[in-house]
Amino acid sequence: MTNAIDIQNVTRSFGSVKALDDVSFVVPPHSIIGLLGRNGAGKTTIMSIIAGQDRPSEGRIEVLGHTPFEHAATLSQIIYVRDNQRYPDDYKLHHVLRIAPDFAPNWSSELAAELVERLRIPAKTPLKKLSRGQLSAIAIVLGLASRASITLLDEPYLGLDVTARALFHEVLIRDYAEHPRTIVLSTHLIEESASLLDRVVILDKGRVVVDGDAEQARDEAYILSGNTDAVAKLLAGRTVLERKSVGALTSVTAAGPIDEVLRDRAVANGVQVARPSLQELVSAYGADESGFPETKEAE
Ligand SMILES: Nc1ncnc2c1ncn2[C@@H]1O[C@H](COP(=O)(O)OP(=O)(O)OP(=O)(O)O)[C@@H](O)[C@H]1O
Repeated sequence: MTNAIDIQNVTRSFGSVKALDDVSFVVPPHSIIGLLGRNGAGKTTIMSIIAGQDRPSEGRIEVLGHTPFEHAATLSQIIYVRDNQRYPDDYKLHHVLRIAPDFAPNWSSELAAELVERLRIPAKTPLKKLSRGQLSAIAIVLGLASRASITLLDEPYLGLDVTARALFHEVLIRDYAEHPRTIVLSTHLIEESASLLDRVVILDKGRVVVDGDAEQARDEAYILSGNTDAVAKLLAGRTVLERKSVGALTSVTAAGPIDEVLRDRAVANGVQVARPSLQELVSAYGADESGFPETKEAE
């Protein structure tokens, strides 16, 4: 089966800023992919390009086999909900629910009604008076009830309370199982979302630093913790991503995967070896220490 999204060597420049720098990755159909990375990493920029709302400065993008920009048939299969969605001043909930099906051929009124009720979205308040979390809740209604083949959710959690976030996860998993589609989710709440994700793409400074299966991606780094000197000796010549020290103890995240020789040496030297969580992996690849090999000589 062809990929739902195919991005090859995409660069997007804004003046001298390269928001995306030679980005390539593919998204298989019927998968949930996490687009992760620090503020300014390029997540919204790539989502806008996938949604056909922006074009790459260089490179190629295909969504459902077509370049999305100005391709009406493809655009009708994409829903893109972002954190700063604007509505006309006099709009209330019913205005949004009335026009949404015009843009979403697979719109489910039942699912929309369920979400409106369970997310407790007020019907009579003008949208411009809603709280940050209530606006996010509307974005979630649009994102999920559209049942679009390509569903792009950019920071859907902003301001949402813990009950609403759990409800969003529950409904997303249930509805995705019944109506499989391709979902791209960008979020900073990584631990909370990790169980949803089949694949992850981690961006840093506009470049892809990790791309793969969500579980296997955790092998892209390893954490060594123990005596500072012992850790430094073990890591000589290896690429350190992030380092934390307290007194004589150091915890270092290094680019992986770890080899058996190093693992055995770590154990022999009383240094603990751990696999990073997805959140630790994103944090490490976004740390400014990234990419410098240790120079200290191994004994
Ligand atoms: N229209 C624009 N003009 C100039 N610079 C821009 C423009 N849009 C984005 N950028 C810059 O491109 C980079 C990537 O921005 P982007 O919004 O894609 O990041 P992000 O990963 O979505 O960040 P966040 O997690 O904070 O939402 C940033 O440095 C941003 O300042």
